[in-house]
Amino acid sequence: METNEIMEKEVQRAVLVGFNNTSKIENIEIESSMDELEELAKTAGAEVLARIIQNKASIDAKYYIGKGKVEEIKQFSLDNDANVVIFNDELSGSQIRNLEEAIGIDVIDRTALILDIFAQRAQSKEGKLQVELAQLKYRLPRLTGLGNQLSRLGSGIGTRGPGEKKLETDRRHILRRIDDIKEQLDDVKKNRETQRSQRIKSELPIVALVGYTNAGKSTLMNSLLNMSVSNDEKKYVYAEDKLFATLDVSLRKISLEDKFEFLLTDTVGFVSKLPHGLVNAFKATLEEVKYADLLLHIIDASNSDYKLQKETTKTVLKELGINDKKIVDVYNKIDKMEDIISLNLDEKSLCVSAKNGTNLDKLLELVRTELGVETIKTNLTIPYDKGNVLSQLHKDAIVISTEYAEQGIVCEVQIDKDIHYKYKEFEKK
Ligand SMILES: Nc1nc2c(ncn2[C@@H]2O[C@H](COP(=O)(O)OP(=O)(O)OP(=O)(O)O)[C@@H](O)[C@H]2O)c(=O)[nH]1
Ligand SMILES: [Mg+2]
Repeated sequence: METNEIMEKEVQRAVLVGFNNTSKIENIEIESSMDELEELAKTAGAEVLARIIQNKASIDAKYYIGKGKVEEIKQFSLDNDANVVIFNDELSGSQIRNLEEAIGIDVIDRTALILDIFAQRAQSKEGKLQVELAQLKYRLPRLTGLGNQLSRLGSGIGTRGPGEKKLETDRRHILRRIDDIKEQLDDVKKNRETQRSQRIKSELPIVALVGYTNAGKSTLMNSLLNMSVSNDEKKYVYAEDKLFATLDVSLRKISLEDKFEFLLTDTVGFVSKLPHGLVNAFKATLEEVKYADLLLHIIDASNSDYKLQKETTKTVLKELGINDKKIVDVYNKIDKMEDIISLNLDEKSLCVSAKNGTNLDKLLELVRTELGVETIKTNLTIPYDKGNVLSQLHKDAIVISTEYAEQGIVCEVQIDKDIHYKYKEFEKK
């Protein structure tokens, strides 16, 4: 109830503004980019009234867009009772101030919007600290520009810190707070390193789920947890039809019936033009990905912009310095698609439905192969007088089941390809 009331008060009527640089051959289509901005704006709780796009060969230093467009936005805002303008690019402090003065309502850029969503989503102490740090670093050089935003007393997009806290507005306080947060993050990091070294000792391979926001990473994690045979209580992760549903990295052990085990980590989703400060802030969290043995790149194949989203993820991974990892493309949500021919997949890629469980067995097989654990399942019949073979078999392979038959003990085993030859003679002809 209470959160709904807060949300209601904060519904902002937004005009989205995009800049289409006609001098560049853009690889990101402006319409796709605006679609994404609209999703982000809605996620932050705004109502989108219109999109206005400026086609221009160069950026205006004062307003970012041309004066004529500024007038158009002003008129539209007056006629339609808009109260916020959201730009698709990052603006400087003085551009924000000039625009706010000219248009007469709040102006926010894409970075502030994304940071705002992250601030609302952060759950863990570390996540909250990272987001606040990114927000303060964004604010610092813009303090003189954020005229309207500062006077809004912490309501509305761009002014909210993690947990509905109002962001600092005083330069000296901001600087002090930044130092304070960095110190706290250092402590968290030390803690994480201890945990990691314990994990490395456990020698289980690590598989990381990466991909665009809303692709279905967390849903896949939950489905794989469901296939896991561990007796521990299954700790499901939060999955929702929302951008940035996941902000905290979580790690779960997946144990399969044949004793194949690995650690699976779910990560924060990506989006194009992810603010740099934020990427930096999340580097520590995403370090988990750096230690992974295999990345599963989850792609929402049912999304018409899946190609752009796929490229975005690859770009962000590069920015994070992660480009030397084994990576497998996993096309998700195929239950929503009529055919998958249009996807034009290479042989290493796989189509799945995290929701319905389609092809998840194949996915696990692929994980096994990519991790270099090539095993085969076979039936062996060990004569009763070869007790030593049976005890050796228990060391070499995973014995799934045993049955006492006339000719001997029939064992269903999962065995590494490399040592399979040792037991050839016990296989049924
Ligand atoms: N139809 C269908 N929907 C799916 C499938 N997988 C996930 N979804 C839906 O897609 C939405 C997003 O799923 P999440 O698992 O939260 O996505 P995510 O990649 O973890 O997203 P972020 O945490 O925001 O990065 C949810 O509404 C899921 O129910 C699928 O295979 N088929
Ligand atoms: Mg998620």
